[in-house]
Amino acid sequence: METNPLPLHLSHVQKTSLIINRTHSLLHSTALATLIYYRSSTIFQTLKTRDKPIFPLLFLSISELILSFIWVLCQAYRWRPVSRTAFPDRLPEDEELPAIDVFICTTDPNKEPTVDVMNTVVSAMAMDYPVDKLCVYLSDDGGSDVTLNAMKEAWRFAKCWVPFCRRFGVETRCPEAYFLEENHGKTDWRSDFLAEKEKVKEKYEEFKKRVMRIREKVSFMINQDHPPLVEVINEKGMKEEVDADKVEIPLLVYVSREKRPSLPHHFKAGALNVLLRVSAMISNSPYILVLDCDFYCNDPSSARQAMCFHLDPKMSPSLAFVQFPQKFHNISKTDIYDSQLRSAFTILWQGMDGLDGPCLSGTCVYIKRKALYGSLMKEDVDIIKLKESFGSSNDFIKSLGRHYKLNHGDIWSKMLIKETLILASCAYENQTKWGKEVGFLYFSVAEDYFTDFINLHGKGWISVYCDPARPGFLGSSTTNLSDLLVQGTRWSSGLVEVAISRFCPLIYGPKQKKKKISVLERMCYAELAFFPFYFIPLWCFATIPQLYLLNGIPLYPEVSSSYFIVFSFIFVSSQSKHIQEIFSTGGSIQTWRNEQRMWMIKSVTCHLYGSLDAFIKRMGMREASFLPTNKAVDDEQLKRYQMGKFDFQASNMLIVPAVALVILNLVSLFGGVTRMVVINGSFNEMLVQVGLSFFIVSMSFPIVEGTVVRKDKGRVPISVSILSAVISMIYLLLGSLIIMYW
Ligand SMILES: O=c1ccn([C@@H]2O[C@H](COP(=O)(O)OP(=O)(O)O[C@H]3O[C@H](CO)[C@@H](O)[C@H](O)[C@H]3O)[C@@H](O)[C@H]2O)c(=O)[nH]1
Ligand SMILES: [Mn+2]
Repeated sequence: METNPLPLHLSHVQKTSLIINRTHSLLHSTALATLIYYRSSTIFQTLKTRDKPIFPLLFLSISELILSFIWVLCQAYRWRPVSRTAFPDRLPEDEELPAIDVFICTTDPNKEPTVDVMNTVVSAMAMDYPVDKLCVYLSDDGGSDVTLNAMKEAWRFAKCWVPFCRRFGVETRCPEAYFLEENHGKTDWRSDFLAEKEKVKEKYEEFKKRVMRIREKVSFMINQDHPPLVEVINEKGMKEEVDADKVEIPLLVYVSREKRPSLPHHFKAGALNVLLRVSAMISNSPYILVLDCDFYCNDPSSARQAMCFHLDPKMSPSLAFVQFPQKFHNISKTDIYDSQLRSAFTILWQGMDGLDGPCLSGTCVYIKRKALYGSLMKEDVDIIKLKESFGSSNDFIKSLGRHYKLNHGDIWSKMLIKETLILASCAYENQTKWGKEVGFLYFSVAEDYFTDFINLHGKGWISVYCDPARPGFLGSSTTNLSDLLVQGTRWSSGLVEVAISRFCPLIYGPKQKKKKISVLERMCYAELAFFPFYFIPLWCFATIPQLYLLNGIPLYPEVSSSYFIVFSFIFVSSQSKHIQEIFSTGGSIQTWRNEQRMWMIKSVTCHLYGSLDAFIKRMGMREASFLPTNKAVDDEQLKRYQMGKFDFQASNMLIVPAVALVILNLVSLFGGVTRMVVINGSFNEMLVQVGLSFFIVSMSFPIVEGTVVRKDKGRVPISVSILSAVISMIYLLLGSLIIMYW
């Protein structure tokens, strides 16, 4: 037989970026080395002569070292950025495509609106893939009747939605998004299409109404104390007969694992592991698409695109997953909070793709089932060993076999459902390796990152980043400061947990030499784990130079010194690199300002709290928690976000540090400048400190405006302003006293 000469996919190294990046690395690292030399020599000199305050110098030097350290790690992303193209047209016939299980996780109907979750479910069922090779599972960690009942409605609606999409080649297969679109990109306005569309639209409205009614009638309390429930959704038990009986749609399964308040349930990772086991009994597909409940399928061909990589005979044996970027449908033009996570999903993931592949991002990813099962899968292992790893279910162990064939008649059998209930129970994982070596790992709340680093890349698997022009999936991002900072705190906590453990990417290594991760790839994981530590330099830079500015004491070289040039160069060079990256990925100066600002705000709040949380957990003083991100929109807050106005309605803990630092910088800027003008005119020595405060204040304009000018509900509350002012005044007063009398 002749083999297909055309490749399923192509990759190319981004040459221009590569040259710019490496040149910049060289120049910038030389400047950093000079800076470190300058700092260490001044410190030694100061220790001898004692003519300058030593403590602030030490703090600043440590901060500069931390920034330089993270910068060095970042260079790994810049080493060899790659872009890829897939050619789904070249895939084999449908009969030869492998099956895919879609795992969707939801947990709280209050924070995750049911209609949206069902839209995700329906969009996955409507993907452009053979119907009998798709199976959609929804894990409901809320154990709520609302979700189960709404799923039955979704299934019924899918019976008309899926055939409609397939017949007319609809591109947007998330119904809510489709009916919101003005023009459906179709030139074909045949009357049968229009008539059908009207009909489907009516059904969709009816479906939404029913779901809303369910939400009103059925209690949507989250139930954290209940037995497991697995239900294959079908006609049986439905009140009305579905007219289109014979329409084939993908299988839809509801899974609510057992929950007991006294037992740990390991959040999303726990839910995914249950899905892995339950699905093994029902469809056991070799590939799995993992989706958060708010990420709908935007391009129905994403599965075929992913298969271009998974079915490439050269790549396939070592390929664990194909990651799509997280993109969002609710980003406003101004995107004041950098909700689109631009740098991660353009620069970082493409950079890793040129090494051993991008980091698992929790959602929008096609994973090979076998890769998640761990290393035992490769050899012929005896049954006792298998049971030690995977638990006692004989049926599950059978499903691991290479030649295992599911009997589709089984799907409805009582025996099988009984087995899935055992697999979804709390006790099943006791004394097994689930969560430790098998499946998604429980050690960190950043389960995606950790599972990937330890179990996938850590075991020699590679991954691929697929970022086509039409986004494969669209999610809803946080659009208010409070949600954003709460989410950021969880991420930081999960990542720092890894950084300070024995799994720290800089030291952790699997025993087998062959499977070592490359140094550059390891640096990328380390950068992710360590970046919350930005909180240390940012806190220092926002407090120490200011205190000394107010007291007229210089901490940086004077303008006439050649080291002044080094400091200025480092600042200008890092900012221009950032701007260059933003421009090359389609951003504007506004994007730069937003990202800088959010980096500063996040570093002094959620990165600090996340890191503290990780340390406290490490000392065993707190248990892990996972506060799901709110996806329900508050209309007023949304309006402010769309207008580009900051919303400061958040807990004091999250807002006060940022406001206090801005006040502190304002005061020392005015105080310092006045002092320079009136008293000693030491402009030459103080320029860096003045510049730093000025930069912070001007970047924080929305905070100043929110404190002083604004009157609307989203302003900084008066109590927060007063509290922040008091805190910053106490700091400046006490600090100045110590400087004067020590
Ligand atoms: O106990 C839980 C908690 C969460 N979830 C689900 O997990 C998903 C992600 O949770 P979300 O609240 O949306 O967190 P985010 O911070 O927005 O999620 C990002 O960060 C997580 C790691 O912290 C990753 O797992 C996600 O894929 C990634 O999108 C959602 O579908 C939840 O329903 C559960 O199933 N059970
Ligand atoms: Mn989310």
